[in-house]
Amino acid sequence: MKLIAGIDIGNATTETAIAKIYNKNIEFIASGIVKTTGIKGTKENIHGVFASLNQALKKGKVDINDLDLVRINEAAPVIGDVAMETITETIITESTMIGHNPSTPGGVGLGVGYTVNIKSIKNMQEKQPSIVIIPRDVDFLEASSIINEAIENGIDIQGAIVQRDDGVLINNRISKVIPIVDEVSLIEKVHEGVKTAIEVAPVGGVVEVLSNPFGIATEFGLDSYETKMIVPIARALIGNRSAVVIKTPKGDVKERKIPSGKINVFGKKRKMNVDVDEGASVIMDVLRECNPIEDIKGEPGTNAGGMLEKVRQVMANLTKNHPNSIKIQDLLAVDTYVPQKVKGGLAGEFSMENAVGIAAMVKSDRLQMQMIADELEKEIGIKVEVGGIEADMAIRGALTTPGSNTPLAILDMGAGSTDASLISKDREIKSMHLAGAGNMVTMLINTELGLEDKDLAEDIKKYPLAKVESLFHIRHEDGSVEFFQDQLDPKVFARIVILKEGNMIPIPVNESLEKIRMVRRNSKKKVFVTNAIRALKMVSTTGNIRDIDYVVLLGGSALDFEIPQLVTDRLAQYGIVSGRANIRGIEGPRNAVATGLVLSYGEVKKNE
Ligand SMILES: Nc1ncnc2c1ncn2[C@@H]1O[C@H](COP(=O)(O)OP(=O)(O)OP(=O)(O)O)[C@@H](O)[C@H]1O
Ligand SMILES: [Mg+2]
Repeated sequence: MKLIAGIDIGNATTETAIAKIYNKNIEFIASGIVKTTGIKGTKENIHGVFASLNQALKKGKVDINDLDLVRINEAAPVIGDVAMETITETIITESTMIGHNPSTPGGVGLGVGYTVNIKSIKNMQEKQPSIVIIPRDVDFLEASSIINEAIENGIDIQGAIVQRDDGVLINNRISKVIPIVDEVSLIEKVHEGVKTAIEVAPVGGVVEVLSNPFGIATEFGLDSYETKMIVPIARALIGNRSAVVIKTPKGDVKERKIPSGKINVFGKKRKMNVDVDEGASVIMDVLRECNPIEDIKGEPGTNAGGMLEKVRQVMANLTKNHPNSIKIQDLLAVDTYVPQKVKGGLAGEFSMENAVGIAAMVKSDRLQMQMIADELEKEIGIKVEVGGIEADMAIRGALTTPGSNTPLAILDMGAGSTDASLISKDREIKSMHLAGAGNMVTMLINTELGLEDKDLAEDIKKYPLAKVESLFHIRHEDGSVEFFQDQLDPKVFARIVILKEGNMIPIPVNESLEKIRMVRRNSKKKVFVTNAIRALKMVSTTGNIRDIDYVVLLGGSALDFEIPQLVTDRLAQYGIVSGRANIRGIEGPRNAVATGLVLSYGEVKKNE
């Protein structure tokens, strides 16, 4: 009899499986799981390995000295701190087109007209549709009486832009319901006589006309070129309750491209360059054309270059290797948005600038893993060896899922990488290891919502949302309502909250539930659906993923409440049946690699 431990050092977690192997039987005794210490593939991992192993030993009531062998995975780290590269910048010069989202706008509806200062309304010559500008020195009482008088005199008042926070107060005192946007701090920059549209959605709603470039185009009679120019504005208004768009003389709002440099992809057969500001899909096309990839470099002296070379440098320092010997094997580029303050804005507006997020993966280095194995062996006094690569191990583990059989494909959706592997009927295995997984989703949520709080972003990723509508009831994101016997904490009242393990965690940003949910789901799609398709194509014997029948989903991200659904829906379009694994009938989608590390040892022995 032999006692074997398989240990999978992941970017996020270190998992252990311990089994007894006797005759031809493999009997699993216990598992362990702890957070990975240090960057995957470096000596810092040893503490985590030790803790994970100890946890399993304790659970299985096994003494460490009874172990015959420890097998660890051949790990390829994905630098977790994925870089962002902003590639556009919106600049507003002089008078403006603005998007603005005060917390308490007044009135409701869409109004379109020409701006007029409230002080000059009486002297207006033409009776054209008007948007009233109300500066700070006109208080709400005076403002509402002037507006009422103007309405009586037959002036078509379409809306108001207010400098103070008086939107609701004015709305309550005027005879006609118009949209009112307040808290426009730099109101003096709004010129008179310019065409302006204001939209205020009903409570709980979001603007619909001004968040749509064609909606703006309709109101202002824009041509197709002008419509293209206002796309960043429309996008910045998505999910807002209110908005103002002011027509400006041509060229006032600019979207400037920031040159961010080139990425050089060195394939085994081809070498290609791509500009980062061409966006994610072009970058990914180039990557695919260069497959198999030997190394990826960034243009020196540019942002893109710095981003990739930093990854190389970090890995070189940690492994005490020369940077030239560190090869970047894959990257996932994703189009994303970053909220950035608009230069020259009127009310501190933010615009969502285009950006590209990149996760880069370093080639696994058997020598490096051997060093970790040796070190561990010294520390615990048990033989430690490097087992196979993760995806190969994972598929062996996946086959312990009740009801599974060969041929089979897996997708291991971890923190740093998405791995795929395909095992044929005669048990031939083909595997693929790709950059980008759970960590990248968290990063996208963090930046797109401007949270600057990774833990909060991680919670937004993992748990559903709700809106606290009263002190006794909440509305879940699917629209259902839940009532409570006891009063809720007033701190969460009227807030968007994360429902985490029985607690309500308020999200401290001024975004609608719809927007947060959209960012969350899109981030998951951009990473996992993209990578699922990419990885399965690569392992499919024909290069066509339709030839795969079954896919089993593994890894921590397969525990997510919607990622498996998003991936499954997409794979169904290719006629693939997929579902979550249940390793050894008890572990769910976890522990596949650790289990496979034990099984692959068993395999060799059985064949001997
Ligand atoms: N309940 C959950 N819901 C959603 N995501 C989850 C859940 N639990 C863990 N995750 C995510 O799963 C990921 C970790 O998965 P896993 O432990 O399989 O990765 P890993 O093996 O350490 O990483 P890799 O395989 O990339 O080296 C993290 O991104 C984490 O946010
Ligand atoms: Mg893993």
